[in-house]
Amino acid sequence: MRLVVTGREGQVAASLLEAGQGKAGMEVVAIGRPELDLERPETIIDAIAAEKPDIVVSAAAYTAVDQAEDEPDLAFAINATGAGKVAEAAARLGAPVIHLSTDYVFDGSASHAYVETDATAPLGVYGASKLAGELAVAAAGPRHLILRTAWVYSPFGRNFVKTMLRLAADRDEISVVADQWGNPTCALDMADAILHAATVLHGDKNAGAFGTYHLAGTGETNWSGFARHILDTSRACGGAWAQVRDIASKDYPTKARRPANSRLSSAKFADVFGWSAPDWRQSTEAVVRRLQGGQAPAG
Ligand SMILES: NC(=O)C1=CN([C@@H]2O[C@H](COP(=O)(O)OP(=O)(O)OC[C@H]3O[C@@H](n4cnc5c(N)ncnc54)[C@H](O)[C@@H]3O)[C@@H](O)[C@H]2O)C=CC1
Repeated sequence: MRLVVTGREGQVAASLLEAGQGKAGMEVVAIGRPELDLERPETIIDAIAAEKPDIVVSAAAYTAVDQAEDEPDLAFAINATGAGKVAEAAARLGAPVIHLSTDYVFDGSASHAYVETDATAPLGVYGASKLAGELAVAAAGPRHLILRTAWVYSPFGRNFVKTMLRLAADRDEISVVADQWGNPTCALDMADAILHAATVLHGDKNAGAFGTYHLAGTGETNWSGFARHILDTSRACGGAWAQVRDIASKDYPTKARRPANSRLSSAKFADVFGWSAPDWRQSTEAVVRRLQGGQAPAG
């Protein structure tokens, strides 16, 4: 099976490239700018068709959550129009599309872990643009999987784990918000889940598995709990450590508001695809160890 993923250096794309290596019967190819530029819809159909995908993974996105508040047109062009065009390209080729979306489609006011049927209500431009992207992907054809994930980290690109390790190298204490809850999700685990789902979809002649799913790490924490686990692991393997001080979101103002509750229930994905992520602590430890061991590419 030939899986074509958008967004060459993105965390999920880089993880898919790695996960696909050496997997029998699986070939993963990544495409990105300039051949495929989601800001330029005219590039999308040809760039995807040229790669002859059996399945398309739509992972490229405008992910600068705060900057999106100042660039709503660009965020919507990439995350809504561009995403819809990627799904249209896949549909024209008869290939299913697996599109990545976000917990930020919710406002975080629920007291439970969000399920797929919960009402969406994005708090900011990024979430609104990703929600519009979901609608555009669904409108492009029925053979889609929309995977909402959250709090993604990996050895690649920019993410919270790398930020904490970098800050701990220079500081004794780091202030981290303790009133936003979620499920840290390792992109390498996401990649494993996506390859698994792709195999099911590729072989599945009935449309039963298509639709919207939540897919995040197992277990929950808040950002300061996540930070502590990263830094304690770092210290245990001889790396930098800093004290984590709990603060409230109101003491760490950001341009875009974040949901207080970002928890996603991944039960539907586990039921339908028979796959669930490892506990977030275990995957975090693996990534921190890998980063400390210097095996990861610079990001
Ligand atoms: N990082 C996170 O915490 C979360 C990410 N997601 C979603 O998961 C998906 C993957 O996220 P990450 O891998 O972390 O993102 P990332 O920010 O690491 O990578 C995004 C990729 O999109 C590419 N890109 C941006 N604009 C483009 C354009 N105009 N044309 C072509 N490519 C373009 C970038 O070059 C980059 O390779 C995205 O759809 C994101 O919205 C959802 C929830 C949380």
